[in-house]
Amino acid sequence: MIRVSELSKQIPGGPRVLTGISLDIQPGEFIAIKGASGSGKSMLLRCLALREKWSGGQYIVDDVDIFKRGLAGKMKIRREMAYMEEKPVLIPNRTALKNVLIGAAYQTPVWRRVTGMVRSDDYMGAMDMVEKVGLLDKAHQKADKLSGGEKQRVAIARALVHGAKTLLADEPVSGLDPHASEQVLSDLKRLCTLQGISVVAVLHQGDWAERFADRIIGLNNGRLVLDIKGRRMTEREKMLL
Ligand SMILES: Nc1ncnc2c1ncn2[C@@H]1O[C@H](COP(=O)(O)OP(=O)(O)OP(=O)(O)O)[C@@H](O)[C@H]1O
Repeated sequence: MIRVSELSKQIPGGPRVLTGISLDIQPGEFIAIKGASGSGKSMLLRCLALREKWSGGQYIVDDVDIFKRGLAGKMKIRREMAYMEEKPVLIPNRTALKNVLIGAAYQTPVWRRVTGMVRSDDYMGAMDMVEKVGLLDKAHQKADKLSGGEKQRVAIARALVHGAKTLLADEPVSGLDPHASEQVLSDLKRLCTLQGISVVAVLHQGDWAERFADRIIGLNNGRLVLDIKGRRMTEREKMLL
């Protein structure tokens, strides 16, 4: 389980963009983050991924106090939390499978990367992830020939291939049509249900959060103002954001 207590983020010489965020994330939970533009959604994900330095707060992952463990704490987050930026970039002239294998590359010795030789375990792991996002039939298709939704699903597989337990996804369906959005979110939901992966995703547009998330949290001006079960939001709740 992940426990965040009183997370705050102050931009050096600038504004305070997150204030007193406390949040638990359970295994297999799909949490959607909603909030107006500039409310701190991306910053929250980046702080959870330790891509931004925290100004204050406590971060406990599986009973490990991350900031008390120094480098070992950071390595744990790197291993266990996959971060997917908005509009992830794939290598266009490489296959879907090769793009997923790149996600495993940091665990691969340099000589293997240089010679292009792939360990069979890495290959099998990447194939497995491609299957989990429903793209087995597209594994050998070049990335530039994939649809927007398929590219996004390759990016999810790439983010998770090294065994992360949590996926932090910044607007994973931005720019996708409704059909592709539905496929991507169904994949994410399946990963939660069947693999026990936790997903924390910014889904601030439309009713995707209400349809797919187990839980919806809302930010307003860097503060957590809403934390409800995934369901249709009331007008009063929407007004809080
Ligand atoms: N490096 C920075 N320097 C100064 N301000 C920053 C920096 N990064 C983020 N901010 C500010 O922090 C606030 C939160 O930004 P963030 O990107 O998290 O918002 P958001 O909710 O994801 O918005 P959007 O929906 O538009 O993507 C914004 O006011 C933004 O201008």
